[in-house]
Amino acid sequence: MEVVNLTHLDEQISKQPHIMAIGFFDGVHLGHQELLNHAKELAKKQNVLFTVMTFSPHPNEVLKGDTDHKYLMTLPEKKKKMKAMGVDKLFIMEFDRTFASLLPADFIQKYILNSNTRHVVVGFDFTFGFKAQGNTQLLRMQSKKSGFGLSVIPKKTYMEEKISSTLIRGLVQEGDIDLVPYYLGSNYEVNVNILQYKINRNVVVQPNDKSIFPSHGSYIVKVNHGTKISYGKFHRRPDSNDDNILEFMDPVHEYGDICSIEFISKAEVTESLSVSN
Ligand SMILES: Cc1cc2nc3c(=O)[nH]c(=O)nc-3n(C[C@H](O)[C@H](O)[C@H](O)COP(=O)(O)O)c2cc1C
Ligand SMILES: Nc1ncnc2c1ncn2[C@@H]1O[C@H](COP(=O)(O)OP(=O)(O)OP(=O)(O)O)[C@@H](O)[C@H]1O
Repeated sequence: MEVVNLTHLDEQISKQPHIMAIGFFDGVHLGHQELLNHAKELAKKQNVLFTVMTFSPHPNEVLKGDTDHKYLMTLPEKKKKMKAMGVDKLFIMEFDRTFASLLPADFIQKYILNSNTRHVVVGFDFTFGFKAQGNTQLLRMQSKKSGFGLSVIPKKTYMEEKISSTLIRGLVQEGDIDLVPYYLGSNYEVNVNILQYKINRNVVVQPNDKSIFPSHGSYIVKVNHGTKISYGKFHRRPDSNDDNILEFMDPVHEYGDICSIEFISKAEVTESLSVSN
């Protein structure tokens, strides 16, 4: 997969014909996966590239000053997932105020018509352009007028609720991680830094400050550490300043290491933890 970092100054983003899915896609949940698979199938049938346009940072960080915006995945994790979804080219548009002020018609002209975009794939609630004025109706009108293809993916739901990144972020934050796979399609996974050793099998871990940790409690986790997979327990203390303790079954690790934790289910706390060095 080729990754292309863009700014609003870039003109034509592709010379080659391509089918482009557009959206932020935090977490690449089951709704996103349906959309991406649709785009992939179309691209295969038409023998053109399957591309995705995403944005960085999240529009809310730039437009609403939400500098503490939390993500289900970091940009490197999103790249990895997009590659696994079969994306040929990932466009990462720097989302800044200049780009945000682009009118919907100008977005269509520049990134669809002038960029050899044969077909666009978005979800039912996709918005774009200045003050989010562009929507699927406008895209539909323009696609008929200008001759590019358009697929609008209907709302994918679970238990009558729209599967959304916001909903999944809420589930993780509330510690309802058993429900997460029904929306995300997999367990919630987060990369952590191993900060220091504690006695026994315990280490202190810290996520990237943009990532989410579940609310306080104990969880059964799968730890992916290099090529090693082990199981353990993760304990989040009530106070956010307290250490987050991870107990590995097989604690072969070094200070400064990064490992990923997959949250499987809530655990009963059966013993008090050793937290002193
Ligand atoms: C060219 C462009 C300009 C945008 N300008 C705004 C804006 O002024 N205000 C806003 O709230 N969102 C704006 N957005 C963000 C979109 O409303 C939307 O969040 C983004 O396209 C990602 O789509 P998704 O949230 O469906 O994934 C803009 C998006 C694009 C592509
Ligand atoms: N449940 C869903 N069913 C169909 N399409 C979806 C669904 N969720 C998102 N999409 C589409 O996927 C693309 C990316 O959407 P976006 O990143 O805004 O996801 P989201 O889950 O709605 O995020 P958030 O909750 O942060 O608004 C958009 O084109 C959007 O319309």
